[in-house]
Amino acid sequence: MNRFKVVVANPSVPKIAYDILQKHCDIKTSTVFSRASILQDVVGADALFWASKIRVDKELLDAAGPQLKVIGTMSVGYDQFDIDELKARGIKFGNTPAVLNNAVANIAVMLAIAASRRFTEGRKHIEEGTWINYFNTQWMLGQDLTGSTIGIIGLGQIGQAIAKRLKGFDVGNILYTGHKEKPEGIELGAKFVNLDNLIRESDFIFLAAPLNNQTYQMCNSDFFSKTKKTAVLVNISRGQLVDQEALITALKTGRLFAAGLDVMTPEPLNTDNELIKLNNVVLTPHVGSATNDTRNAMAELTAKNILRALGGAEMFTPVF
Ligand SMILES: O=C(O)C(=O)CO
Repeated sequence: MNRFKVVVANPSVPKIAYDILQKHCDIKTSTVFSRASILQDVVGADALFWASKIRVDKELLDAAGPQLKVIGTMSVGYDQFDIDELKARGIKFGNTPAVLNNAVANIAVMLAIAASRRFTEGRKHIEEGTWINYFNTQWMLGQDLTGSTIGIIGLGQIGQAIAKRLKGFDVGNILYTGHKEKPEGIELGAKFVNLDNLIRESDFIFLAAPLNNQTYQMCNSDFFSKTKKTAVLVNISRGQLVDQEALITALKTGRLFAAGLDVMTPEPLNTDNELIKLNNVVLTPHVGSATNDTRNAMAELTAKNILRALGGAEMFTPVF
């Protein structure tokens, strides 16, 4: 196999990726997270190892040059790529599904419980000395996961992993919506419903669909006008699935009980953002897949995908 030039567009990529790639590739690592700098780094690359929110579009692909034929993204989501441009140039493209299902599903369940049991508010009571010193049976009451109706928007691998976990909490019904009814839904005992029914009937709504033209800002004021007032929204997908102003209004006006968000807009969130001030919001800084094992597995899979494609074979997890 010839030696190839691979650009790793992030200096924090786990070592395992280098161990795999360097047998066959010369690696250039981008050390500056700016578009201007990455536009220079990619020049002449045969493959890109992407672990970045920087958009891969016509400008960046032109900067790389026509020899660029392989891109592996160390993520399951790939909304930062201009897919039509990649396809038009015959670039082989792969992502990292499956290996992050457990980590992301675990954080989804954590957010559901934390938001429904008023984690942020409780923590503030402790910090601010407002933890009342008598037994008020009505203080800090939350929503039960057990017996609740779960609505999963997007029953892909992560949505399924969430459903599996929730069954362990003895939830009531599991509803899901998406393009079509799925055999996996039947195996999970989940019911395929339309979006409207899911919104109206769910006690917990999990956003596990990818960001695309159909899902962009799907949770808007119309959406929140139909949710149960006791409902909890969990988002582990992308912040742009939610019209954040509409969400904030729903949370402030009691149209929604609480939200647990691993993703938001923008990322990083500005420190004066209203979401941070709300007691009924639990936030994590987009760390769904951030465990040692998961990030190593994502790095390994991305490196192997790239090598396979450079060698003319199909990637292990191709998008196309
Ligand atoms: O891999 C991704 O796309 C993620 O956002 C992981 O949380």
